[in-house]
Amino acid sequence: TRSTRPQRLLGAVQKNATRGDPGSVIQAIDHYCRNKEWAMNVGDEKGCILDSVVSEVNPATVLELGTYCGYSTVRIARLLPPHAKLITLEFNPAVAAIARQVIAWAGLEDKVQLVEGASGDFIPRIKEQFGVKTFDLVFLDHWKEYYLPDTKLMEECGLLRKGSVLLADNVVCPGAPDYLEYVRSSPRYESRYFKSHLEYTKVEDGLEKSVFLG
Ligand SMILES: O=c1[nH]cnc2c(O)cc(-c3ccc(F)cc3)cc12
Ligand SMILES: [Mg+2]
Repeated sequence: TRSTRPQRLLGAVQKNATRGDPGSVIQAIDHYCRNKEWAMNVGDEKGCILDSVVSEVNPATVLELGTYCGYSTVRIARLLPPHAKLITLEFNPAVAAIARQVIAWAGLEDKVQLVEGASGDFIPRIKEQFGVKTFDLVFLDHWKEYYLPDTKLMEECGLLRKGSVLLADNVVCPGAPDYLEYVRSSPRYESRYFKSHLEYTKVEDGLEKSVFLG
């Protein structure tokens, strides 16, 4: 039976990237998706914005909603300080299995905890199951319909503290209008739009960075 897109993306990593070298894993995925087959990684252009936000926040605890093949997981984890922890959540088990191998190829498995499940079920359990009090940085990159409900759930579960940073991908394409309206109008957030392009294309997209004010 025909391979899946994530399987082919993993193949490109194993063929073209060096084990233990996160930069080469990122490069291999971007080259494959730009030249062979598009895939919904945050990509190199928005990835540089992600890198700058991660470096600025220098987080000890990171939550990523939506692992996909682990491209942004590797981008984030490669920049984390030694004892920092990244928890990444993926709904699709087959895709999670690919992401585990991509993260391992980059040599970053010690910094990353990949959890399979639905965000609505998982978020209320994080404190007790993962011993995390609050997140310094949350990267929302799962499904646009869940950005807003999951943000409200994180607030309710006390997972955000004064200064926690939410960074949301795809706020223009595919778009998360209700989420944008919320973080831009709420007095509890200081929000800013980083204009960019949909990964590997000329279509507009961008990242919304929102600081929780407590
Ligand atoms: O569903 C998505 N989750 C996370 N990130 C995405 C992402 O970066 C891009 C897209 C996407 C954008 C345009 C299109 F024509 C088809 C899919 C979807 C997701
Ligand atoms: Mg995305």
